[in-house]
Amino acid sequence: MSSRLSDAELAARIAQGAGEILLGIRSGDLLGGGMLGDVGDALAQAWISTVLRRHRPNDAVLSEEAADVGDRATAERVWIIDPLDGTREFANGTADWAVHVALTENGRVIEAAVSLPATGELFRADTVAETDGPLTRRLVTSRWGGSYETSFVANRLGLQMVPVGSAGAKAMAVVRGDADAYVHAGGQYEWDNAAPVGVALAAGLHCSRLDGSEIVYNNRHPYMPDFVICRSEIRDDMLAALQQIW
Ligand SMILES: Nc1ncnc2c1ncn2[C@@H]1O[C@H](COP(=O)(O)O)[C@@H](OP(=O)(O)O)[C@H]1O
Ligand SMILES: [Mg+2]
Repeated sequence: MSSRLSDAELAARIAQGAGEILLGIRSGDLLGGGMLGDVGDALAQAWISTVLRRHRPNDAVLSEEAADVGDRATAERVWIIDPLDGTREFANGTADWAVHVALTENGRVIEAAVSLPATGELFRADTVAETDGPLTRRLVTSRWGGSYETSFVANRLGLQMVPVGSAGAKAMAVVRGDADAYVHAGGQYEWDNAAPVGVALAAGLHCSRLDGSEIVYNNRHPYMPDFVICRSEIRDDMLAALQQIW
């Protein structure tokens, strides 16, 4: 039963299905605010963990909303999940929130799916188109205050800062071609960026830590505080700017 679905198909169906659950939770204006965020996190997590237990009982799982499944230190295959990224935006009623599903092997993302349920979009690493088209001169940042590093590179490269909620929604804005870069410093966890980075890499974008090194996942402590996702056309200028301050 479990072997019939490929990893890529399973990741995509989980991102899609959890998104539908989250849309249901938001429908009808029956809940609001923090209550909406809390129930969204909990119900999406419950469904995803049950699906993974049924379809991939031997894999380890790292999720924002639950204790680890399996022993991540020895597991080769580890799913890294954020059942609801952009919880505050979800609760506030905007469209910039996402479901992140990544499968990692030896620290590298090998399959990934990011759904943006409120816009009906599903991005899959196995099918995503290469990002091309004209540069936009835009850089996406948090709605809740960017970092010094973000402002510095925006200024240095002449990019307009555009606030967007959720790491997944920001990364998919670059994948879609609506922005040229997403630069983050100052804290995040692996579940916030593993699936977005997996999709962005598959779309041919540059993804690295701010020092230019490769992003490696499934660390003992799942803190992944800094990274850049950008168009390859501005990669060299971006890394040169970051080198001045990082
Ligand atoms: N300094 C920080 N430390 C820890 N997590 C952070 C962070 N800045 C952003 N994040 C997390 O990254 C995601 C995107 O944030 P933002 O939209 O502000 O860029 C959010 O995930 P969650 O919504 O899953 O909690 C947020 O909690
Ligand atoms: Mg998150």
